[in-house]
Amino acid sequence: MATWKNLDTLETFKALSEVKRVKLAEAMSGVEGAERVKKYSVPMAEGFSYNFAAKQVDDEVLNALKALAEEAQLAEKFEELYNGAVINTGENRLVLHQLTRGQLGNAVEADGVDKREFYVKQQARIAEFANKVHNGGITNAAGEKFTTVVQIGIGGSDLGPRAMYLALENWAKKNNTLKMKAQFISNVDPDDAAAVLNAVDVAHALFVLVSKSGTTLETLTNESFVKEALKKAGLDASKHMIAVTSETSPLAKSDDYLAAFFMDDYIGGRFSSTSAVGGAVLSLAFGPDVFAQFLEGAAAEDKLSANKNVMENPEMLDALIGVYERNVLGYPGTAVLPYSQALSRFPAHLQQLDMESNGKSVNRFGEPVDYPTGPVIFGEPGTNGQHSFYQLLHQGTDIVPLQFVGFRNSQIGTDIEIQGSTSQQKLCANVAAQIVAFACGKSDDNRNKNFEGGRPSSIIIGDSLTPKSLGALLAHFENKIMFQGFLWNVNSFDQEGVQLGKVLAKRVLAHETDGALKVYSDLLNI
Ligand SMILES: O=P(O)(O)OC[C@H]1O[C@H](O)[C@H](O)[C@@H](O)[C@@H]1O
Repeated sequence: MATWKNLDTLETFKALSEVKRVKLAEAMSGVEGAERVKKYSVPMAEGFSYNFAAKQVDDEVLNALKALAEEAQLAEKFEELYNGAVINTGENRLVLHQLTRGQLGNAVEADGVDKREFYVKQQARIAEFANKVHNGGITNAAGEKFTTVVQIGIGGSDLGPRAMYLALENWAKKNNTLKMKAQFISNVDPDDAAAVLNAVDVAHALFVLVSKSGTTLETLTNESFVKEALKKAGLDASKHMIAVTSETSPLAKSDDYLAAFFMDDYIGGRFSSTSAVGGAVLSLAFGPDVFAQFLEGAAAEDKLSANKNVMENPEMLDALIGVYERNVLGYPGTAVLPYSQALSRFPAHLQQLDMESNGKSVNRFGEPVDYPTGPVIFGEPGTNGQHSFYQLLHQGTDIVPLQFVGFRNSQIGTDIEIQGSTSQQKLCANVAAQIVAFACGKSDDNRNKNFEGGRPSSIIIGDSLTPKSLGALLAHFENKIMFQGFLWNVNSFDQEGVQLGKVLAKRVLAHETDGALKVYSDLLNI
């Protein structure tokens, strides 16, 4: 059994802190820089590579990181996780999202069933249902086919599936596999539901109610909102709605749905894109085969994450470099910058995935930790971000490490050559330029035009964004975040920090307030 220790008690962490710092601007210049870009690259699944040449590391730092990985027993901890240990100590749960896409270790039995079999069975049930919807075996009351799928959910029951849908929508159109257009309702702001309902033809819409707990206020409110709209349109809501939830939730027992598909307590909401939570909407939108390819890509990346050799494990390496940046170099945030329009909501998903997982101040045993944990994560697709917040990234007083993602080829394939280059080449030229500009800077006698450089970044480079490569990309970040949680000795799989606000909001709605909360309630006319 692995032992769980705080980062600052590890000898190798102390040793890492003492390793000479890399001067990035120098290291990335001239011949040395060119060599680094060739050398500091690790293959990932589905044609990706993780290039960390522009990170503040050299062989010495990497050796210290390898030693840290060993002392922190990262590989052993992952092995325990996928073999069914209770890694989510806060909630006393197993952590099994990898099982939704493959079998990395031993069979895991919980609640009296083989859990891999359970997830596969849910996928098979979803596939069968989706096929029936597509071929007209399941229709609306008038016997007409459903044309749109609308997911109702929030947090993990929205962000991942939405980001994945948007990532593949154009790919699916191009490959003639967009079976149904998907829309999403998440916010309790009535304008969200109303706008989506106004935009869809409700008579031909199938709603997917997604809530792991079955108790989330926003989602249940939006369910009622939608049911009301269906009723008003003279439709039977129960013939237009399916549910994705855990078998123990109140929704599981309801007859209000055409069908119900299940995940369970061992799949964290933010890690649920590869479970029924993503499976229902993505299989309905693109067909079950496309969803299966997405799972295949994720499983291939998971396999790499199980590698004990850090230099052959891109997720572990990315995690270690991130911890070095956070805990030794003292950088407070990380920007995720995909140079791909299809990944427009990917940063939003990573905000939850990373910050809800590792935004913790106590360790797995509930004791306060004395070092920084999860960084602030934000991002936008390039090149849009360049014309927005890159000023601060280049010349601001904080150094923010960057995670670029780029593809050699566009997804749709429609492009135009203007002044000697295609738009795809312009996009890629920008990401290459940014990496070097951030790392090397440029001196200028005019201080206002001076770039210090020394601003670290990595890039994940792929051929193109497909269901498989998207799965690999998602698993990369999920597993990176998991390894960072191991290093910080926090439980990455609970989220107690979201509770207090919910409790207070309920009190406001019940008019049980005093003090500041009462005044705010009055100001907001509640
Ligand atoms: O899927 P649900 O149970 O409705 O939960 C939806 C979301 O709300 C919670 O407040 C958590 O912060 C999220 O981790 C979760 O994904």
